[in-house]
Amino acid sequence: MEIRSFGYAYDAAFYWMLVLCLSFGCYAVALFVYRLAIHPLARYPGPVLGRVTDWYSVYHAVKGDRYQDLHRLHSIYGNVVRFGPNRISIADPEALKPIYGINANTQKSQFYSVFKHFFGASSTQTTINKIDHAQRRKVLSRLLSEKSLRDAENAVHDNFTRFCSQLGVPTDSEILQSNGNACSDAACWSPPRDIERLLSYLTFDIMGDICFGRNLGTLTSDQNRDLISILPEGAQGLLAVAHMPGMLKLRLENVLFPKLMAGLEKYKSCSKELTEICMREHACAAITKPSVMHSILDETDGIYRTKDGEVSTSALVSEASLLIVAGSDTTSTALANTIFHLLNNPKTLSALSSEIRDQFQHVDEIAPGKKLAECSYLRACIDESLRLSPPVPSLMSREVLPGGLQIGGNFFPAGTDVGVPHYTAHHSPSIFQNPYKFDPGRWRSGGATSEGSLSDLRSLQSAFCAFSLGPRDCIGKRMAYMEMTTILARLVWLFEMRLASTDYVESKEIQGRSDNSVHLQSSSIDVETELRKRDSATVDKFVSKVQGPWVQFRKRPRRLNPLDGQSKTTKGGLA
Ligand code: HEM
Repeated sequence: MEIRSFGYAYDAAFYWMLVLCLSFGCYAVALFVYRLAIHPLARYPGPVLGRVTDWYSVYHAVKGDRYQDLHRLHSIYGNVVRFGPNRISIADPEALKPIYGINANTQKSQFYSVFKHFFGASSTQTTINKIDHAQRRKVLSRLLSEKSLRDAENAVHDNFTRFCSQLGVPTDSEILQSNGNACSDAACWSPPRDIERLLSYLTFDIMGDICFGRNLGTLTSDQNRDLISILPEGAQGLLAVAHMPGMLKLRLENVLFPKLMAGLEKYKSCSKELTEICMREHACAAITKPSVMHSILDETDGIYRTKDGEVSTSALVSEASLLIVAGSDTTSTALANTIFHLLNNPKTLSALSSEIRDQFQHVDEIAPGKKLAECSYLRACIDESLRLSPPVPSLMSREVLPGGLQIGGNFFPAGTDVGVPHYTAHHSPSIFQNPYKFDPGRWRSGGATSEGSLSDLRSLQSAFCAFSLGPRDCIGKRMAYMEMTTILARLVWLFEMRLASTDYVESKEIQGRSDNSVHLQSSSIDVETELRKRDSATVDKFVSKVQGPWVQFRKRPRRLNPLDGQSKTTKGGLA
């Protein structure tokens, strides 16, 4: 009897399971049919999986190829692609203003709300409500203004000196010792360096100084270096979950992406630790170096305070987490990419070196100001690199507000997430001639491209979105240009650079090696192939990350007397 009653229990459980599965199956089929055939965005093309579920985006966020995938989708489906049930990507740079401009009928997408879930409060970047955001932005813009720029200038100079000492460029006496007397070519060059890694240390230490009043010392010690790879993992974790916040309710994120979530935990604890140090220093008036965070603590109005007027730790931690990555990873990626492009285009590098070396008599003169601003080729090289390899390469989602959004012949109803992927906009063939070519000439006013045709500067500028645009564009843009122009000009003034041979790039032990017998990479570099290789190796962690290039440095050739009216640089001995 007992056995039979068990049997009945099993049967009942089985039937219930069957009913559940069938109901779920029917629900899923109905949902898929709705999303593919009846949904208001049903007429827009895109991958089937993307049109029916956001797991498509989660997959690409975890894989780290979000921007490459969007670029591929546009090449298959055209300018407007539906890549999520409610998500539209538009490749046409003409859509930038209607989506991101000051009068756009959009707000930041709910995508950004996951940040609050993990950090307990929104940061300036992730605040969705327009009025709240305007208030926060006003404060942060003020704090990142002239005074911070001056502090940043000092931080750049101090850390740049430490950065140079990490390059391993042989000194005159080391060269002489290794050679007897003359300077053989091999002995003059430093061991190969992963420039992306070293620049990450540099910009991370600069941001530590500016934002938290403390040098994180990654240039000189191993202690905090793990943060350089952990923070982007955390940002990638946020990116993955943001596409499907529903998974947070089921706590699936830790099961599905344990590594990214561990990165996110460390990202949070690092932001918390830095914030708490600043809070302690502020509380006992023991501030050794003023910083953006300390100034935030001075703010007495409501943004960073609770209803009782107390400082809100979670509001500060979330702002700290934004500042740590917003200004460091982006700038180091931009600089590493610029060096990659310059080394693959030796004539451009040579033209840039001439501009910088002719403009400045001494490296210490290279500082923000009129003389540096006059180096228009320097700025053009940086802008061209930001175009070709934008550090934030993907799509910044905006939610369409009630009333909808008309872009060209397309209408998007309220609630749709829309955006223009930066990488794709920057490679638009209708605006950028030879879009895969590194051609800084196109950015000079009235300048000619390398093909000799005049570039239409205004249309290029209106398609340029590396810093986004409108009321949610990058607040740190001026600071970023200040850092990038100063660092690049100093590097080019002080050193000659060359790409290390591929054998070295493939060697894991490369960093510690003092062997200088390195050969120049083949002179017949296929620039576009190198670029495509770098693009496909790039991982989109909101900010893009890619190793290298591996670069060797040597001191620049000695200058002739600048008054002799001849060329001011010469080959041969070292300065
Ligand atoms: C080459 C360097 C940089 C690039 C390419 C860059 C790019 C961007 C982009 C694309 C956004 C918009 C993000 C979005 O819509 O979600 C942004 C926002 C932001 N960036 Fe940057 N950034 C750079 C450097 C910096 C620096 C040095 C700082 C200084 C701390 C900074 C601080 C910020 C802040 C606070 C925001 C949020 C602004 C807001 O939502 O109102 N960035 N950045």
